[in-house]
Amino acid sequence: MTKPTMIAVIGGSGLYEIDGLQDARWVTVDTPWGAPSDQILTGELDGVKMGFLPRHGRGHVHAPSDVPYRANIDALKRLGATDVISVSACGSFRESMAPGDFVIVDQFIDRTFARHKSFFGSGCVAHVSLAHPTCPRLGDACETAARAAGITVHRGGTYLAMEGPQFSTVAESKLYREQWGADVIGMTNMPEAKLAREAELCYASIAMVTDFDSWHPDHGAVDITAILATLQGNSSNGADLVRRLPALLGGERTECPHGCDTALEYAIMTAPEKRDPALLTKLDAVAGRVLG
Ligand SMILES: CSC[C@H]1O[C@H](OP(=O)(O)O)[C@H](O)[C@@H]1O
Ligand SMILES: Nc1ncnc2[nH]cnc12
Repeated sequence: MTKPTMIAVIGGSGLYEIDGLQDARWVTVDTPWGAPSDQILTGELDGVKMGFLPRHGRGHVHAPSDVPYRANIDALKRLGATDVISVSACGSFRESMAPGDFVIVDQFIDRTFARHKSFFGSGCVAHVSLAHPTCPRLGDACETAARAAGITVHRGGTYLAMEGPQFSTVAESKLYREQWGADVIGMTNMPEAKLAREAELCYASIAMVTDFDSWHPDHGAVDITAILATLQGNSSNGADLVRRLPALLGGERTECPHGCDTALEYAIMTAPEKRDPALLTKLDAVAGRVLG
């Protein structure tokens, strides 16, 4: 059985809009989890439905800790999104992953601590698998699109999500790089990836390197002015990559072969008669498929 593809792009620092959508309009989406970061730009590209949500809002108003992650994922699901492409700025822990390079992240270490990380909780407890938090099918499309756009791209990498908003100390940066094996660092992909999995959305993360974080002996401290300079070129490459995705993913999709869109199949633990009706109401978009 097939269903229409809808590609949702979450734009990070430096990427607040995408051009070229047909029938483009900004729509307001209300969710039981509050308001998303901004309105969502909807339209079509190469005959495929698209949505674009600036993670920090137009004008960059939400700090990483205050991004309404649950509302964002709920709103995209509510609009009919099937595939989420996260685009983010990041620091690099690897000499080989230089500013301007893109990394298609496939693993995360979640060091965030001041955010809501689940749609579920007391009254409807669920445990989804997160062993493989990103969708390889979407990763393939992102890699192909990046290569076609002439971007230096690395397939696979571990993204350390920190709380921020300050950048890391040298000691933290060395710990993450040398002891924990992280490749890149940012402040936003968690809990976004966890929530996308709970909402049964395929999720891919394109991390655009802006700096070498603070471990690098030749680059000193992370400097926001240098980041902003790299960000501009990265964002136009990111938009170029995104514009190539509809042609690669197509307008119709079958069930994800990696199980992203059936993640909740056996995940809900709470007995039907013990479930909290108020929470079930809030879960209508995210878990409607399994809750009925
Ligand atoms: C631009 S400096 C730090 C800022 O950039 C990243 O944002 P995003 O992940 O939304 O692209 C990083 O996570 C910080 O929020
Ligand atoms: N070095 C860094 N640490 C955390 N987030 C970032 N975003 C861009 N560069 C970063």
